[in-house]
Amino acid sequence: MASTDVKVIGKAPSPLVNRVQIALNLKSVDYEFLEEQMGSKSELLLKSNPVHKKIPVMIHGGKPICESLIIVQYIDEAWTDGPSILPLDPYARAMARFWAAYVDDKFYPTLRAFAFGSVEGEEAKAVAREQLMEGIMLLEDAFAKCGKGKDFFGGDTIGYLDVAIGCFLGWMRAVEQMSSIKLIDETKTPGLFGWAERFGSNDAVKDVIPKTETLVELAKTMAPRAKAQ
Ligand SMILES: N[C@@H](CCC(=O)N[C@@H](CS)C(=O)NCC(=O)O)C(=O)O
Repeated sequence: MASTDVKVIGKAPSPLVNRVQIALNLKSVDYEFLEEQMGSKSELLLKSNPVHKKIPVMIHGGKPICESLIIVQYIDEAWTDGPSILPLDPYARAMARFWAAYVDDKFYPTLRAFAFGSVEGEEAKAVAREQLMEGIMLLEDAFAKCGKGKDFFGGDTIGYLDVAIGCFLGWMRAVEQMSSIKLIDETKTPGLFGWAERFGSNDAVKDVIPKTETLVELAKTMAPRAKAQ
């Protein structure tokens, strides 16, 4: 049963909303999902996130928390009885935060632009494709360094960086399907390839990440709007 104490304002196809849902699932915290409508913002969203007016917002005990990575850190600190999401070692924590910031600042904007067709012209597309591949190769390297040969970036279990990067898996697959790019590949990125399989099939994740076909359809409807912005 959904807890009335925890609410998540979001939209099911949003990877940043999925990030929060995965973190709550990892901690086995029930929540109520308050679905925002396409093309409009609810009063509750505007009141809860007056600065950015963006999803996700998590409301815990009536208090709103904004920004997906901050919400994940809050979840880790508020429910200490579940498995730890952030690494305990300070250096590993710093590295996990560094890569999560990289993904949000650099990787996601390019992936998003690609998915919504706002990269126009062959030259711009080639540059964006190169940026995406560079990002993926950096993440392959980060997986080797952070995961140290284990199953996840977080080691034996899913951690902060797994959640931060893994929430984009559905959109990465959608971009692969819509273009000629192969982002995660058994030969070029063997670490990420195995990781993606393990992460995507985890109980905390598998029902959260939207189906690739759903995202491809959504991308087609969003593309004209993205171009108009
Ligand atoms: N840095 C924010 C970004 C949130 C964000 O960009 N949310 C998107 C959905 S994925 C949104 O609300 N877009 C609607 C808008 O920009 O008005 C986070 O990590 O939570």
